[in-house]
Amino acid sequence: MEHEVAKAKTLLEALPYIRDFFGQTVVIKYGGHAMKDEHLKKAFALNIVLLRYIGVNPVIVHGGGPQIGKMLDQLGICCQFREGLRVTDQATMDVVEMVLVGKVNKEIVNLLNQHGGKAVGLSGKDGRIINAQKMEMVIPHKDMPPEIIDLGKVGEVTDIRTGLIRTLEKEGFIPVIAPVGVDDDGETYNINADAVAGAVAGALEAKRLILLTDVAGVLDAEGKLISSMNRHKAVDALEKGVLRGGMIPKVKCCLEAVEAGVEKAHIIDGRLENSILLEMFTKGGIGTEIVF
Ligand SMILES: Nc1ncnc2c1ncn2[C@@H]1O[C@H](COP(=O)(O)OP(=O)(O)O)[C@@H](O)[C@H]1O
Ligand SMILES: CC(=O)N[C@@H](CCC(=O)OP(=O)(O)O)C(=O)O
Repeated sequence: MEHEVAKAKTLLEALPYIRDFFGQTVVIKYGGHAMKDEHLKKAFALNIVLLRYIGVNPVIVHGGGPQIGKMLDQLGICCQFREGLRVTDQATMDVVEMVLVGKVNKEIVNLLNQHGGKAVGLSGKDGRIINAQKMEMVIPHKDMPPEIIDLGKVGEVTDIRTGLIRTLEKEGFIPVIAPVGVDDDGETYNINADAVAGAVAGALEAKRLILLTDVAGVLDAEGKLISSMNRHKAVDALEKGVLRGGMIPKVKCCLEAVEAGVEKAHIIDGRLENSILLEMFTKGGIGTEIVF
C-alpha cells in the first residue's frame, strides 16, 4: 500500500509540468546510444507515447550517422568528414537517403507504433517540409585567405514548412522526420540531423528542443557538466574552443532555436533510461539547458 501511495504522490508532483506542457510541441532529436541499445529504444518509445497521451505534441527528428557509415562500408564506398559533416557525392547521397528514409525512419515508426503510438514517417521531401540549399562552407584562417570546402550534396535548411506537421499533430499522430531536404529544382540534400531538429523546433515555435546524445550534456574545460547556459555563455564556449566535434553543431542549433522563439533547448544523456521524462517532469532536470 505504501508503495501505491508513493506512486500517486509522484504522479501529482508531475502535475504542474504536465499542465505546462499540455497542448505544446516538443521537438526531440533522437540519436546516439538511445537508438542502438534495445532496452533504451523501448524506454524512448514509451516516453514519447506517454507524452502524446498526456496531451503533448512530440515531433521526432532522427539521425543515423553510424547506420549510414555501416552501409557505406558494406558497399565499399569510403566516407570522409569535414567539420563534423559527411562529404556527400551522388553515390553517398543515394545511400544516405536509402538508410535514413527507408530503414532508420521506418524502424522508429515501427518502434513507436508497437508501443501504442500513432507515428508517421516523413522525409523532408514529404509535403516539402525541409527546404534546403547547398551548404557553403567557408573556414577562416589567420593571415591567410579563407578556405572554401565543397561538401557535395550537403545542405543547409532554408525553410521549414509546418503545414503537414500541424495536420498530423491535430490528428494525434507523432511525426518522425528524416534529415533529407530538397531545393526548388528537386535536388536532394543530406543535412545534419541536429541542424534540422533546431530549424523544425524554431519553425514550430516549440516549447522545448531536446537533443539526445552520448554524454551527460555540455562539459566545461575540466570535464564538469554545465547545467545551464544563456546565449552569452554558449557563444563564449563556442569561441573559446571548449566545444569540439559533434557538440559544436548541437550548441549552435540550440542557440538558433532559442533565438527563433523556442523557450528552452536541452542537450541530455540518451544513455540514461527515461531521460526525456526526467528532463521534462522533474524539478532539477538533467543535462544542459540553453536559454535565450
Ligand atoms: N565540451 C563538450 N562537452 C560534451 N561533449 C563534447 C564537448 N566537446 C566535444 N564533445 C564531443 O561531442 C560528442 C557528441 O556529439 P556527437 O558525437 O555528434 O553526438 P550524437 O552522435 O549523439 O549526435 C560527445 O560524445 C563528445 O565526444
Ligand atoms: C551532412 C551530414 O553529416 N549528415 C548526417 C545525417 C545524419 C545525422 O546527422 O546523424 P547523427 O545525428 O547520428 O550524426 C550524416 O550523413 O551522417
